[in-house]
Amino acid sequence: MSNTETKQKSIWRHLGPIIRKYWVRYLCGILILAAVDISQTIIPGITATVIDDLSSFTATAHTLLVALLQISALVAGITVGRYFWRFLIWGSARYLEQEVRDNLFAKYLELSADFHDVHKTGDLMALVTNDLEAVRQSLGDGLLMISDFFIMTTFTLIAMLRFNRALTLLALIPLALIALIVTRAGPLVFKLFKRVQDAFSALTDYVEEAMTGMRIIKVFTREKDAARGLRVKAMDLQRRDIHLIKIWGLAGPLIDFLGAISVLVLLWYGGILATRGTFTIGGLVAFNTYIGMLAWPMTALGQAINLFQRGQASAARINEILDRSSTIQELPDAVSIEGELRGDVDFEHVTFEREGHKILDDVSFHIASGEKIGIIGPIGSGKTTIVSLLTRAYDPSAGKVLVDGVDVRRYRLKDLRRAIGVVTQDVFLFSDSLEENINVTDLPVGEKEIGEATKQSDIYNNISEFKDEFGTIVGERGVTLSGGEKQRVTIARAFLKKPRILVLDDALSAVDADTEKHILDNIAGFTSRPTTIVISNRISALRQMDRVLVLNAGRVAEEGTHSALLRKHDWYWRVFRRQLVEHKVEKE
Ligand SMILES: Nc1ncnc2c1ncn2[C@@H]1O[C@H](COP(=O)(O)OP(=O)(O)OP(=O)(O)O)[C@@H](O)[C@H]1O
Repeated sequence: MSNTETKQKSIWRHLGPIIRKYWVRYLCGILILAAVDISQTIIPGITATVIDDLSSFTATAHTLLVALLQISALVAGITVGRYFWRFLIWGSARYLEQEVRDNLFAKYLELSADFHDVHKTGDLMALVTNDLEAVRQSLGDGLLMISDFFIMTTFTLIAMLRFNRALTLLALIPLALIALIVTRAGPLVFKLFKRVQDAFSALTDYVEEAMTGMRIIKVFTREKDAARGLRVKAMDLQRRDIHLIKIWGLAGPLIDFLGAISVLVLLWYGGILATRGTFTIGGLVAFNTYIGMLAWPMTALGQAINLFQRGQASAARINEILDRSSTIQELPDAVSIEGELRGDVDFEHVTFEREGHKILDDVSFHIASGEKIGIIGPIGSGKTTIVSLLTRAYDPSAGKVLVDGVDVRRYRLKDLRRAIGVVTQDVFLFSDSLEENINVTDLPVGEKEIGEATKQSDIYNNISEFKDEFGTIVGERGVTLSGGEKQRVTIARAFLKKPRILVLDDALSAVDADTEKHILDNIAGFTSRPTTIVISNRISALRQMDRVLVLNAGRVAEEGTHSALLRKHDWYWRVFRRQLVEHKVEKE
């Protein structure tokens, strides 16, 4: 979707339906807010009458008691009302925030690999945190302030006009100037505030990266550089913060000054009127209170405009993501995989292009059900891309990928991915127990199956040695596993799925040759005999396969059994010879 198209669409397209769900709560909140504001404007009127009655000696115990009861009832009503409008307006904004967050996260889960390839994690995190907070504030505090501005200003002005028109207009001039300053300074403050936030994000990104790479920093003795880098970011943040404080620091006292001018105008002109007997002392006191009450809506207007601008910018960013749809789509008449697949895999003239570069170029091969295939090739030759196309992380630019003779695009995505077990190159464990890390399937599996899968992946004994066994927490909050242990945990995760097609993508690189052999023997012994694809650059693993494909620059360069490939005296043979020499040197 083009940017212009996105801009033309309403900013409310995703928020609108959610806001509509809470409109009754919002409306009740605003009505209560109006009642509170009106009650507040009544109190100075009552106080004025009491003061005037007292100064003219017409007050009685009865009139004082009535005034006291009236004020008490209003104050009690205001207190209860304030609780409810806060609950209703802020509460609705929280519900709304939660729903948008759920939708955004669901979108992240739905969008395909090409989306995640180009979007930085930090940016996606900012959307569900900072941007969402800005939207919530605009629909909570922003809405509240704008309602308060209109309601409070209208009713306070009505009350003031009832006392004295000329004095109201005079006192309003400085207050109108406050509104002008705040609305003018608002966008500047917003811009400066955003600059501060950007610098803050850069600083936190820096700290996060330094913490993640702490071992590298220490090993390469880069501590001084790391500290200097932090100082640069921190100084930038400080400079921007000071700039903001200078502007905001000027606006605050200026607003107070103009508020004070209003009071001076009141004392001067109100005083003249009072000496002439056309204005009462009570009126002067009430007016003073009204001026104080008006200062807040004037500043609230500026803040509300700020919040709405921020909210709008953030909503636009959120909408841009919510508008997207995954490039990997399931066909409306997608085929369910009933029962088990056989596990035949075919690549028919598959080409995969990215930015004009052919990552796979007219690749064709067949893997029979239950066959064990090895894939080897230089770095970047397209090995992992084969797995990505098989699991539909991406679709090919040309050609077909077939499983059991059916184009993978025809299967229901969930069914296809359930049938294929992949152990990826990048080992990833959640900060959770070992059991939760292994059992990530939605299938009903019990202790017995988990035990079996961990034995087959040669990690069972290690886990048994931990105090909490399968309940041991891994990651930041728990034990640190070695590279080989982590790999075997992820292998157990794939075994537990009992997949018909099993892919180990460089998944044995951190285990020793004996363990590697043991795991591969275990797979060969599976009663279900899955079709197995082992991507590795270690000949020791590949020689146990039925056949090996050699990829080079996105093409199948060689294909055959281990011994047939050695006889060809080509690239595979050279790698074999080199690894043999390395092995001998290691032994010596
Ligand atoms: N989605 C993508 N967008 C752009 N380039 C990509 C994408 N996927 C892979 N590539 C590029 O295609 C090439 C092949 O990548 P692939 O991961 O398949 O190689 P590989 O043979 O598995 O490499 P390695 O041995 O390092 O794991 C690389 O140069 C990679 O940068």
